[in-house]
Amino acid sequence: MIECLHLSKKFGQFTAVDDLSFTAQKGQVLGFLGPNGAGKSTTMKMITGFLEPTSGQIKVCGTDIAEDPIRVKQKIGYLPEGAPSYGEMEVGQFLYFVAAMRGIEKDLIRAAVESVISRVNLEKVYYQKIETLSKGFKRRVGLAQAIIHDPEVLIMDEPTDGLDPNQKHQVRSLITDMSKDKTIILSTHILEEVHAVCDRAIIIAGGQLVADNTPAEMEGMSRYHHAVSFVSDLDTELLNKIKGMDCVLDVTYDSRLKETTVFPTQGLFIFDEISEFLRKQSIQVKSLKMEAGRLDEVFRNITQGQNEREVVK
Ligand SMILES: Nc1ncnc2c1ncn2[C@@H]1O[C@H](COP(=O)(O)OP(=O)(O)OP(=O)(O)O)[C@@H](O)[C@H]1O
Repeated sequence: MIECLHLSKKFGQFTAVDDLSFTAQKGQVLGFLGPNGAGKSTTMKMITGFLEPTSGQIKVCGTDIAEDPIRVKQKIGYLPEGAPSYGEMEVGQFLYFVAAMRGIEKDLIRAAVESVISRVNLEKVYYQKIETLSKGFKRRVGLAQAIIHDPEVLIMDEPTDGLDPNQKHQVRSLITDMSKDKTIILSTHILEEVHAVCDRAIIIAGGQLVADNTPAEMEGMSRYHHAVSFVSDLDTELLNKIKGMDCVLDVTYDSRLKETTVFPTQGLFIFDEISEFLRKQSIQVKSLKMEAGRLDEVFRNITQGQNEREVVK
């Protein structure tokens, strides 16, 4: 478990993190969302002991980092932004080195390295110098060093940044597998990632906490929550007929995608009415679906109103 209480970080006069309080539970993946410069990396650096907070308290698995930083660091695996490492070392060599530094017993080191190499798919580059690797492979080496000692707590700054879609999928599955017995915090700009791996997400803007919800709750705040969309050639007359239905608040039509979105009057489920209407009018449609909500729209709404910094709960 990670507890952050009234955490602040100033760089000179500039406040990068401003009175941030939140808890991450064991067995949970907590996502950090926020615009560039919001304070996500700075918060992660404070939790992992790389930066000292200006004020506030951080407890990791019950230990206050200010009182026993070494004990806290032993419990944490950290994938920093950009995954820095020793470029002149070969991948295998580097992981043996990290395993030793992490205090893994000598006769268990080989098994630990082999296991992490296979989990993160690094077999092909085992003898390659890290500085010669592609961005995606460098990121995977960073992930390998973060999990090699099977830490209780895992902090990852944009873990899938630079990975191709297959690798993204694989790393997300790995994170989900590991989450059962760990506390995991990750930052991401990819909103589909929040849906795919996070149990909860906090949005940080201007160093402050502006939302703390499950992905489903966040989707529930979207204008698209329970909207019905479909692809079809609709003329204006039909669009106006749909707009005129009592259960309908608004209708939009994307002429490029030929996609109509029908927004319900507050709180209503309109899927059955809309599909019945389309059937009666003999309108051929593709991809008829009820939307869960769009996280990108919620994210924009919450982070654009920088002056309104109330926590949405
Ligand atoms: N060592 C430092 N000295 C001065 N300012 C800093 C320092 N580190 C970070 N900052 C500033 O603090 C703010 C928060 O930075 P941080 O890297 O935490 O943001 P972020 O949310 O991780 O952004 P991104 O999504 O772009 O990675 C930024 O304005 C950044 O320029």
